Amino acid sequence: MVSESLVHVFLVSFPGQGHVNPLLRLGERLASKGMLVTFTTPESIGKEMRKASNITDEPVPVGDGYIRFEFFEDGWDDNEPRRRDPDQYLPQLELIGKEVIPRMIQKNAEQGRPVSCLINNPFIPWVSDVADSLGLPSAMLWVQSCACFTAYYYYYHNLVPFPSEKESEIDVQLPCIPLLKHDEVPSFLYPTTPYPSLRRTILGQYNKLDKPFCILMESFQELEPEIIEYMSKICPIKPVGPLFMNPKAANSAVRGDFMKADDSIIEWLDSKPPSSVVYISFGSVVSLKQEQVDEIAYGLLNSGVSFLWVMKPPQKDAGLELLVLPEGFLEKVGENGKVVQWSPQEKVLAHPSVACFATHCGWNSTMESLSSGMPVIAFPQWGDQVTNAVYLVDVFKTGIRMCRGEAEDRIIPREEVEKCLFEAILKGPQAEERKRNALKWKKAAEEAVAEGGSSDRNLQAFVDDVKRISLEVTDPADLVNKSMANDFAKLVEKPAAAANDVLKLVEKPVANDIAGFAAKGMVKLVEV
Ligand SMILES: O=c1ccn([C@@H]2O[C@H](COP(=O)(O)OP(=O)(O)O[C@H]3O[C@H](CO)[C@@H](O)[C@H](O)[C@H]3O)[C@@H](O)[C@H]2O)c(=O)[nH]1
Repeated sequence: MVSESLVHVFLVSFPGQGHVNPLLRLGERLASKGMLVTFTTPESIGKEMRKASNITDEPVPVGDGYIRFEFFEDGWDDNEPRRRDPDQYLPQLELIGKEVIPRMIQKNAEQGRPVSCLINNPFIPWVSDVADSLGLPSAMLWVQSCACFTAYYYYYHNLVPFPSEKESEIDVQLPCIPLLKHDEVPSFLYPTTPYPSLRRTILGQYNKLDKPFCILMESFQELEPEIIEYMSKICPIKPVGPLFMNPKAANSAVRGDFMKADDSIIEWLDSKPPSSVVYISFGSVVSLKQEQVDEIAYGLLNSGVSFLWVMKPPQKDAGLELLVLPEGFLEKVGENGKVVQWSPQEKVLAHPSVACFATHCGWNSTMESLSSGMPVIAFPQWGDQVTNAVYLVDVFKTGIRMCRGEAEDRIIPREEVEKCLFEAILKGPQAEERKRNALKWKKAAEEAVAEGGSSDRNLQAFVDDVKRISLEVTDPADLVNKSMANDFAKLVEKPAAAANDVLKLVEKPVANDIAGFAAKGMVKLVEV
């Protein structure tokens, strides 16, 4: 039974695995600090999460708090092949979300779970408008690096020159960040990007950056010290990562996978010698070209290196062909390799048989590799991954490069794949140095999230802020100025009036406050 006295935060996630994972992990961390957390995302994903991750309607106890799930219909046909076009899907999600989320919050208040704060991740910045309209505070979880946050910020505000159609190959100098070559800034900012809608979507968040009272970040102070310090003077940033390391709920079963992982993976890894397997995974979105799959397959065969390869089937709505392995590949590989559709990545990265992670450098995978002390082969495809690869190789010094810049439009030949695999797996001074660096980051990450560490302090400060704000608003008169308070007093004398009529009686800011009080269960608007 969830205690009614727990402060309740409401998390709204964009429906992508790379977004759901960090926000859900944040939810777990907040719950473990004694909060009630409701996690929501569209039902299309909810369906998959329920199936793959055993999510039910029951609140899950985590540490001193609870996490629970509510999903909502986004009004989009499940089999609609246009989902991947953000230009069409995102406005639809905003339209529906702006209607549905306030109703969900209202219902929670009516059921004795008034909400104190809304938190969203990128691509759905309108959540802070919803919070505003309900008189609630909001925060945002930035799910990429602080370096990428800065690159987008500087681009959005036009603060330094970026590659343009006129000057497509200029280097970009951002404060506290190594000089980035034209193809090392997040690739959605390239003038030639085939994804201008993703650029618009990401930059859309910057349009509303003044709204959240806090920008939580999936990074940690010791990982990006200078740039975090620099940007903290401009924006209310609080790095709280790595979020998947939760010292207070180490065995928590809350996962948000959209696909069930293959059960036999860990057993297979157990059968391998220590540090002998290369783990290959390109996250949840990237779909390689068939030619690239062939080159990787032959690179693996020719190298004879042991491997675990995640070949995720393309999203059913992406309109992409199913990728296939070369004929006879699995037979030739035998027990030396395993190909799966989805893996329990955190467990794989922590397994002693795994020597190296060939990754597309998505930020979650990057953080997971660093926090697991795992060296990498960087094979970035697009977006922030190209910048993350620079950091993994040149700054964090845990990686070697399969390619630089965006690999999406190139095919890396099998010889190059084979060379990288050897370089990564062979024991030599450079491989040992990468492993040492990776272990150094693991230790730093553990310290950051341990009680009293930098991320733990930031998270605790956030929890305290939310609790303080929620206490402040228990008396409505504290929030409104005198005249608003008078209006408010008049309204509660008319409890039977239709909610809409009541709201029409007052100025908009007051109406917003009233709606906010109602959402928190402090007043009841009655429909007649
Ligand atoms: O077999 C697998 C493969 C992946 N994962 C998990 O899925 C997540 C994947 O996230 P990420 O590594 O960030 O890759 P993407 O799914 O590609 O993430 C998208 O979102 C990220 C956050 O915005 C961006 O950094 C990436 O570039 C973007 O592609 C991670 O938590 C992995 O642990 C598994 O659990 N099992």
